[in-house]
Amino acid sequence: MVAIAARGLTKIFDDVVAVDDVDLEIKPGEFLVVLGPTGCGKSTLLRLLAGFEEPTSGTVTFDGVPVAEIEPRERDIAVVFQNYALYPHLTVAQNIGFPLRATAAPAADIGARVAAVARNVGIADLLSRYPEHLSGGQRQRVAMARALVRQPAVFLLDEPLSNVDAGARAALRGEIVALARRLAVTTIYVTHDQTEAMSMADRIAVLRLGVLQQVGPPVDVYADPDTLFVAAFLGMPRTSLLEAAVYAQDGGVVLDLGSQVLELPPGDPRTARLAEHHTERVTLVLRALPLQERDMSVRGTVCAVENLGHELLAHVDVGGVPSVRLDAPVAPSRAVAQSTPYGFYPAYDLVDAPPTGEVMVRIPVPVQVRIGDDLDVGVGLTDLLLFDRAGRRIRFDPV
Ligand SMILES: Nc1ncnc2c1ncn2[C@@H]1O[C@H](COP(=O)(O)OP(=O)(O)OP(=O)(O)O)[C@@H](O)[C@H]1O
Repeated sequence: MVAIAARGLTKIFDDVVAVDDVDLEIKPGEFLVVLGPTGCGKSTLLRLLAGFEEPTSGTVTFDGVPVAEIEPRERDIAVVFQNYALYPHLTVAQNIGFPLRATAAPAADIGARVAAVARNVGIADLLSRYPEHLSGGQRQRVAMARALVRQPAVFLLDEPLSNVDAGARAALRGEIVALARRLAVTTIYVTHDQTEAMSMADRIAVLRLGVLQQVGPPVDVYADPDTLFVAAFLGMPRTSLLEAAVYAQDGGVVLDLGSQVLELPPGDPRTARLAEHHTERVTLVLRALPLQERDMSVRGTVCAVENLGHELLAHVDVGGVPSVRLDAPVAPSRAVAQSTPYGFYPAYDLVDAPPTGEVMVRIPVPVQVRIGDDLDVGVGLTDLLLFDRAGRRIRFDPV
């Protein structure tokens, strides 16, 4: 087990800053998932952490020793990429044993180690097959077995399940985690898939445009996002992002959504803290809400219903202004009903299609809702995640 640490890690390719001043510590035996959209620098970060790529600036250490000072073969790293390449003319057993051929290990030892690792990844009965007779999931297991047969101290996986079908992917997720634990290997797993990240990681590191946004246990990062990007990216069921303006008056605060307002309870210390943001434009993020009674509520009309089996997810159009998508050009052109007494001032022109600011509501079965139903959805103060114009969290919880 190895502790890996990055300090000020930066990689610039020509004019692209692929990794931007990343500080990150991975504990011995930890399962860390690097999560982010395509092109955000995940693979580059992984290659830098492994010492495969030289940083433009910054350092990487393994147990305190700069990785550049460790001979590549002594780094004890196993890697599995998305495009695993098995040797087509070798059997599964020969593919797995391949990395041991270069060592002086006796044939019997190699056979025993191949059999043991094949059992570990669930392919003991496939050892005499050739790769062309394997499914995508089975091939990926062989690639993992081949990587792990040397009993590495560090295990790096770059989108290993992208080419595997959905059913096998779910099974392999759990098995990879179990395997990494059993082998007590420090593991860094790169993906753009939030379900993989949430279900596999001890900690998630969210990356955007090469900049590390937040690092923490999946539950914490989901529930307590530091940036609008993290809140929006970890959105399952879909996260609602709505434009709002803060108005303080008479000891209370209203959050003006344009078509309606949320009146925050006066006297609550959180309301008082939010009053400091009087007149600011903010983004209100709401995770899918249960149908609940609360001090505040948003009204809207059900415009779509997704049946998830164990519950329904109702899309409720609250007439709000959807916030600009983070990956879209910053030129929103949505209209909004200016019907509140607080003078919501959208910075948008009124030419384009009407707004469809939606809130997601979780409806337990067998309660039924239909498109066109009007709903009053309770919102608690703790449901409100607010972000400033730069996408930074506005924290107003009591300290
Ligand atoms: N060798 C290179 N030369 C020039 N630019 C590069 C090189 N490698 C990566 N980049 C650029 O650096 C940025 C980050 O790339 P990287 O492959 O690390 O992202 P990623 O998050 O792994 O993407 P994906 O999920 O699509 O694999 C991209 O803009 C990419 O075009």
